[in-house]
Amino acid sequence: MATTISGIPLVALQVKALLKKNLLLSWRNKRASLLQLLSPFMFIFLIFAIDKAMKAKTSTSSSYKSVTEPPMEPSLPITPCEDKLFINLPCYDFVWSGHQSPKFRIIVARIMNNNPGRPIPPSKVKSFKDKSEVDAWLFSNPMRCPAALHFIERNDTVIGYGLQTNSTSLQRRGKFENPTASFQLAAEREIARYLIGDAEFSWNVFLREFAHPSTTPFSVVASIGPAFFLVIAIFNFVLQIRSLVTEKELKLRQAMTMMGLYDFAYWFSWLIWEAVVAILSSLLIVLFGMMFQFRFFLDNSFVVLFFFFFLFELSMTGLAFMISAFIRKSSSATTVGFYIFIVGFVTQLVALVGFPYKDSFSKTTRNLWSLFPPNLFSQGINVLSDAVATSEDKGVSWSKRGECALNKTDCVITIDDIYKWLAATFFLWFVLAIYFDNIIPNASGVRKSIWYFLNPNYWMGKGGQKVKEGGVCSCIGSALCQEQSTPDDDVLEEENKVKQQLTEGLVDANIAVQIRGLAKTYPGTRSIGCCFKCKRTSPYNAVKGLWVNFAKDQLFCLLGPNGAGKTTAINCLAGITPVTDGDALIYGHSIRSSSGLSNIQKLIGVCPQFDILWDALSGQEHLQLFATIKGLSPSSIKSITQTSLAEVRLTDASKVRAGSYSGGMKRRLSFAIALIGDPKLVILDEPTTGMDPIIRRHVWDIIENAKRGRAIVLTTHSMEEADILSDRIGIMAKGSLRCIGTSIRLKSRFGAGFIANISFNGNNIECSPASGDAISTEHHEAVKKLFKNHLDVVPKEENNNFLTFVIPHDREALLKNFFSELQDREKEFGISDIQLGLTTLEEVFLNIARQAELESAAAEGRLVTLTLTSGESVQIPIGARFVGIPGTESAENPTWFMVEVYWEQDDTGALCIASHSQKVPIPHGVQLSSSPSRRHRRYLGQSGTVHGVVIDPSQVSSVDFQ
Ligand SMILES: Nc1ncnc2c1ncn2[C@@H]1O[C@H](COP(=O)(O)OP(=O)(O)OP(=O)(O)O)[C@@H](O)[C@H]1O
Repeated sequence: MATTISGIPLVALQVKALLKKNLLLSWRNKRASLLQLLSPFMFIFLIFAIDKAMKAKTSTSSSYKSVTEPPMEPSLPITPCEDKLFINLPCYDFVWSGHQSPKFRIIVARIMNNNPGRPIPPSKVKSFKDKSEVDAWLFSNPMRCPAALHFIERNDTVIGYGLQTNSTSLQRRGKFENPTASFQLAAEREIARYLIGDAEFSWNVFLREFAHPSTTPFSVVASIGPAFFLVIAIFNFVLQIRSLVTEKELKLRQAMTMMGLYDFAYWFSWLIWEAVVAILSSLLIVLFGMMFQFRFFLDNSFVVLFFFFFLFELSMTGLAFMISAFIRKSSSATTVGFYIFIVGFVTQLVALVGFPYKDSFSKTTRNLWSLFPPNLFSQGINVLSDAVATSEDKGVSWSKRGECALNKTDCVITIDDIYKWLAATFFLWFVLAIYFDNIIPNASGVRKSIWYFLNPNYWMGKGGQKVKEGGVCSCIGSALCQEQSTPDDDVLEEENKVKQQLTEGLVDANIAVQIRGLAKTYPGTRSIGCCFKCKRTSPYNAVKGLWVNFAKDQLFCLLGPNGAGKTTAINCLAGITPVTDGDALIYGHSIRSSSGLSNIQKLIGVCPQFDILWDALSGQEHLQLFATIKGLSPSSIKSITQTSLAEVRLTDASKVRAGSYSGGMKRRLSFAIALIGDPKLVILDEPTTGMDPIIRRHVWDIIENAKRGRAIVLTTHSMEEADILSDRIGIMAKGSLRCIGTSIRLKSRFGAGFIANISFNGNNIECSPASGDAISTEHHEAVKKLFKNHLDVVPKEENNNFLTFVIPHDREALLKNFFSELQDREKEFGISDIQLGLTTLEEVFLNIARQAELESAAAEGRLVTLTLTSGESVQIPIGARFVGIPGTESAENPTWFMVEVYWEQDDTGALCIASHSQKVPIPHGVQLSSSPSRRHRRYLGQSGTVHGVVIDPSQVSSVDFQ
């Protein structure tokens, strides 16, 4: 056996192997990984594009520039009305009133001709008589001109004017236009020139803005950055949840735990992995931000920014771990991510207006608000944006991370506080993730008590911490009373042997597994379904007290129909499912204690019923991972995996991903995983399902060889497999062991008897086909007659070449003489071969399953209608063999008639009536529960149906029917 490693070195190796697995899975899933890595670039580029668009829009504005010597703006012209966005076409540059006055017409003509840069054509100006006419026109022609001028002559030297404009300041091609100034300047200029009588009089008015420092530009990073950075974090968040839940959903984590994976190694490996992803992502965000020349990224310290983004992503990782404990399906990860984004986005909008990081809000509100990482993140972005708001602000440096910005008098949280909060929330969510992971039922419905962490043994890694089943809030009902089955003598003997060893404290060195009254009841659950209806399921006794020993160097085969409880029993042994009652010792370790279980995990190898594999990992990588988890020394792993792969004939496909393996190849890989690390107990749950006959025989050889030095427990539905491989067989049905023993013993005890196959050499007869047929029919009849006369049996199967007879055990004494006589007369009957053997294991299986079904039906009292060949219908309990028919008494037969009912199982295993015997009078002496004549009416059902009376089989014999 290869040397094994344990303790802290094993934990370290397990962490390393799991990290390698994560790396391989990410590498194989390149598209998602690349998208994850490039998401910072994509979103920062988007922010950059939005920033550029915003800047282009405001590029002509001097607001965002420092203006020390403001230039003089020349007189403003009257602009074409079409340029104004609000104007409806056709439009006028202006309208005016007072057109009866020649003076005013001259002034208006000059306004039009002297308009700086553009004389205004007459078609773009409309004149009216007076103000009220203009108002009437404006009213009926809305938005057709930007201004109206009204001239009044006070006296010869005074001309007044009135101006109507839309006073809204409107943006036009990036410039802000004062709608009043251009008309005011034009009117005053031309009135003045007219009054002084000099049409060329110089009239220059210049406008200058105030000298001012640049105002805070619209910060794209501060306004839309939080939402975009949240999207990057949500990207990672969804992938994290998906990876964790996939391993849970596909039972991969359970498989690793069964192989001895430490919980600590599992969580620690994921934590390291996600921390590395967060480091990369944060670095890329800051670097891309700097690359796109955002002041937010250039002026704030690189280290400050990196830690800020890193701690935020780490905190989101903690939240993702916590949420994954509640999710069962990996497909839900995207939906959850979407909801978290929506919530985060809305709370960020709220945070933009300052909530709740102001003195006016209570500290409790702030603390509660800060538990959700996007809220803290959004506030952090605000603080860092404020630190670069004006050109004078120099950003946050590492040494000043604990200080508020100078101009921020209402600052209640610094970047340093945000770091502390993000780190604290990460720990909080991570601890809660581990806690919920323990108390929420796993893929097998197993969970720990909600107070498990109060148990000192949990922290010391000792036994004693019991696991529970069912949902945390579900009510666990009491188990149903166990239905009684008639135990077989061999089963009883095995049970007594185990009980005796238990009471006497005997330790048999040859026993690998001792099962002591193992029982498993799946708890009934109560849950709220659609329309608040309470849905209940009853508790189910899947295994009802097994007492059995599995010897070393032997293979014990557990057979049984679907739902018999085989998988449940072996899951209990493997520690996947907790037992309800009883116990089992595996090489002396109890499956009921956690320290026992952790020892057992080192001793067993399990090939589960369904393949538990990563699609993206190859066969070789699977074996290497599980070998490391098992604690094999790294130096031996390579050779061990190669030998294992060669053993299951997967060497050629060792580097191919398991996702592209055929069903049979996956089974072989699962089988190889079960045998890795030389386990002392190998549990194989239907290991050869889906394998072709050649490979199956090869795997049988491996199993046969693997028996040496270990015990093997096998469940299978292949009787041939069980027959060939088993040293002992136990057949389970309805949760109980119905029979136990070697294949031969089971066949002789539970089979129908012996099978005789008689082959004829009819084809060798040298005569015409017609006469050959006649002779062979003659021989067949003669042989059939001989069997009937001597053994009282008729053929079960027959054709031209052979006859098959089933001979009951009670005729065993007659066999020797009969077959020697048959052999002597071989030539006479044209017999070419005589074969005599025990009935098949399949027949034993079917008998046991039928018997179990009968007992169960009888216990449940289910009824079925028996339609007699004479036409009468009687209701009889399912499984009843002898049935008396009420109402059939007569003068000659004062008792009733009775029939023997023959039962068979349909395709689903349910019992149905095959046929029934002829009607015979109930023999004298058979006790019926009531007198037929007097109580006949009792057996009539409400609808007139007759209920048959079951007769105790011990009072009747088949002779009564002859
Ligand atoms: N988690 C569970 N909760 C409730 N009932 C369960 C659970 N798992 C199994 N059962 C029930 O327990 C019974 C035994 O199931 P089990 O899987 O052990 O049967 P099996 O003999 O292995 O069948 P198969 O041959 O089909 O694999 C079945 O009736 C099954 O429905």
